[in-house]
Amino acid sequence: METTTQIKAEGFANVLRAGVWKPRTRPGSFEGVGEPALAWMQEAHKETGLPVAVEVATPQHIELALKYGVNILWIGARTTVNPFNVQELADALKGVDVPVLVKNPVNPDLQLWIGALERLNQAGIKKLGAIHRGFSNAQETKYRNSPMWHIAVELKTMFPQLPIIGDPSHMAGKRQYLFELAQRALDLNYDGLIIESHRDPDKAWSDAAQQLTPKALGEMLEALSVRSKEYGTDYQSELEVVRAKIDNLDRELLENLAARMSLVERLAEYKRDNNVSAYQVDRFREILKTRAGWGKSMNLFPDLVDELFKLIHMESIRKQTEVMNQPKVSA
Ligand SMILES: C=C(O[C@@H]1C=C(C(=O)O)C=C[C@H]1O)C(=O)O
Repeated sequence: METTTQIKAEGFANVLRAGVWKPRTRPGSFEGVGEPALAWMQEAHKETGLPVAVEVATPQHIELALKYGVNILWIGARTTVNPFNVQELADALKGVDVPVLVKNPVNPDLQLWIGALERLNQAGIKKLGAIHRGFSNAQETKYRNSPMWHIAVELKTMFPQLPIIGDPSHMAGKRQYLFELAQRALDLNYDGLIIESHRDPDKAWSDAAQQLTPKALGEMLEALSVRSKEYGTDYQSELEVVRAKIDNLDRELLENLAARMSLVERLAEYKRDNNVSAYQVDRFREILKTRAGWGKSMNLFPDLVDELFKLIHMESIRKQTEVMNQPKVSA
């Protein structure tokens, strides 16, 4: 209640969310208070006037949450991965008019995310939204969960009407990264942010390192820039000119790529006739090195150049293998 009243006083929040049942990676850590906490949510709702949201993972969770008047439900990343589980929730939600948000599955699988949204949609849930919380990674990285922004951007491109909420807390895992992730979500036109807060963050029973006090959260939100979705009309003609130039450059980019592929094919014919392998490691290493240098001098982001040439090389090998496996033409 202390946390929620402080959040309310800061004046930025539209919804209060709290985990009542918390799926934890390992047993023995705090797994939520369960049903008694739903009564606290009800009280928080009454006290602040803000709608409240909880995560549900079983039909029983749904029944209880609705019994206590929870306004918004969300399905967690560990549930979204399991179509059986999601279908059970969808069945339990038939005939219920409540907004449901679906977190991305823990693994970077856009189809699985879409599938969960579809199951709910088919069950008649019309107020649907997605929460982007990032994806598990095998190695230690800067962030707790890799954002892989392109996956959420693709979802938005496929379903422009679907609201997407960014969850910087679960991406970051550490409070010092919240700002950059929240700003990126806003720059990508996300429809909202879901950020964890605690009156005494270091004492939080779960995910302490990613919590902010309500005051720090208010200050952070104040510092974020919210951009408008559209260009103003005065910028319209300049926009068209610049976009036309970009169109031309992209076409040239593809023309160059096609020309490169035909040269590669020529080498493939030689390799086929002389029984030389498609992959030439020394040449490829040299390519990566020189292109990295060229890219650097052109101020291009190193990862872009590196990934681009790895991708081109993969296609080059595929193309060469195709050519090399055609029957040899006898002279
Ligand atoms: C084109 C060649 O074959 C492969 C493809 C390369 C490329 O696309 O640049 C480079 C090295 C080889 O692994 C080559 O041998 O030069």
